[in-house]
Amino acid sequence: MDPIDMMVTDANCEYLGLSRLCLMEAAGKSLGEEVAKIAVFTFAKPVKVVMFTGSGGNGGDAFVAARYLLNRGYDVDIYMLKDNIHSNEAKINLEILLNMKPRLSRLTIHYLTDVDDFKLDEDEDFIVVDGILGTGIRGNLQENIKKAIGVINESNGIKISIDVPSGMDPLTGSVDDVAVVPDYTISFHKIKTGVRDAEEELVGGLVTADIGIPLEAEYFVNYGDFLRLKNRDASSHKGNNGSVLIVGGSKDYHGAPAISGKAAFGAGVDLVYIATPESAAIPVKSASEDLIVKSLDGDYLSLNHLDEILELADKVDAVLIGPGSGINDDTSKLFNVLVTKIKKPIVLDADGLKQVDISLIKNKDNIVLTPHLAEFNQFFNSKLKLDLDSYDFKMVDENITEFQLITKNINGTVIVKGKNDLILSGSKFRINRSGNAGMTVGGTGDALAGIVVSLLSQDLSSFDSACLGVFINGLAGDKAYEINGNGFSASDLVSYIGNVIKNGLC
Ligand SMILES: NC(=O)C1=CN([C@@H]2O[C@H](COP(=O)(O)OP(=O)(O)OC[C@H]3O[C@@H](n4cnc5c(N)ncnc54)[C@H](O)[C@@H]3O)[C@@H](O)[C@H]2O)[C@@H](O)CC1
Ligand SMILES: [K+]
Repeated sequence: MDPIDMMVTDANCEYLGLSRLCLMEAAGKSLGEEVAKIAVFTFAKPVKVVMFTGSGGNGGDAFVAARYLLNRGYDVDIYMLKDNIHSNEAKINLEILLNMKPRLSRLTIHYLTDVDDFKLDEDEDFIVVDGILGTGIRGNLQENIKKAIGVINESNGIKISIDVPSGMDPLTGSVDDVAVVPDYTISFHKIKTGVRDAEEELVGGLVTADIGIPLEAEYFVNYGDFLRLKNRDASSHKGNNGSVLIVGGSKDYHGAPAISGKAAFGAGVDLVYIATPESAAIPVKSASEDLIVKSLDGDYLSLNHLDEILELADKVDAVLIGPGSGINDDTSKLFNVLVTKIKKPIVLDADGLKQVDISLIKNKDNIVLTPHLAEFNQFFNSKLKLDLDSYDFKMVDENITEFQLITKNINGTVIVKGKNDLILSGSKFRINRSGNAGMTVGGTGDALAGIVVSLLSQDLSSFDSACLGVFINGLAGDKAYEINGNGFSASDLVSYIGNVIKNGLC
């Protein structure tokens, strides 16, 4: 599992009511059990356990495991490399150990903020637990931590790394400087990709410990998914945070591309270009002075506009095709060429979807389709029903499998919009539960397409953009409902997008 997916899942547990503190308790308990198993297997008796801890959750797991090991009759010596603990749950678990005074358990706690001249007492059999750094490692290792890693590696004890060997990149398995070389690595919930991909001698024997994270925490999109948004570089300039092109609008519809454009701004993009026929251009311009509108000859989009559109597509990071274009042969010809010529990430929405031949996008993996159920069935020539509102796991499972069987025929991502939205890509799927019945109002689909293309332009993958996009759209709809009841419009929803993202990031 990618470290970012793990962090998102951990955070999403909280929104099911499963706190980080509970997760750390489960992780520490499993760790204690695994350490005890290894001790019995290796030494046939309890031995001293020496723990090195850092300032994050990785150290917190060690603090919890200490309690379980003490209860099993082990001596535990903890060496804290940092006295300023950043993880709240680790702080709580350290406090528990510090509150054990007068101490009846065979526990010692040392602050080791200077590792120079430090030597482990190696007179007896012992186990060293590495709880210095896990999935939260960032940047270069601090000197003290490097030295501690050296002490661990030189020791004669059996070495056990918690979650990830400290110093190793949890995503790639690469080691830039130094890392603990353990005899065992004990990962929680799922093995991290870096640990999985690293050479065996760098990670030792692998154990995956279950910590009670339910499937739903992994598969429901929730506030933890905001962790996928990149921190904006304070010195970035115009265009660094994404630019998009929206190809849509017609004599009959000018609101749709404008709503998509404004939604894209709400979701953080820097620049929005709209390529639209001249009969829609003036109303689109007057909908917002922030949109850069390219007026194209005529009342409808057609192949005559191909070169101008491709030139614009070259300038941007992602392209949305479809909103408000209407359906006619000329527009259809244009769209079928655009989806093959444009190599940037694409969102294909509404009228776009209705006019593009599935065979042309089959092998494209950086495309997001945003159909509601009727559009889905038309596009894929199927007759499915989306039925995810049930406690009957068999029904839900069968329903998802039916959709997967069909969407696996293409490489892109598909959002099936419904009461609970289903997002599918290859064998992956997620479910979004935000949103409300007020969102049946016209234009909320255009808002969704605008949010998704905005996220694509900010370097999120197609699948992540689709999942987070549909969640944000639902949250903005929920905010609009909170203020206006069912009397909100898509423009009202769009006006709350920035706000729900800001609050979601807190
Ligand atoms: N709900 C959760 O988040 C859970 C987390 N768990 C554990 O928590 C770990 C992740 O916790 P955190 O996100 O707190 O991260 P870590 O415990 O990996 O460490 C991050 C801490 O180390 C510091 N740090 C980062 N890079 C450093 C460097 N190069 N040199 C020196 N110090 C550095 C940071 O300031 C931060 O305080 C997992 O690997 C796992 O062991 C488990 O308790 C299971 C549940
Ligand atoms: K570790």
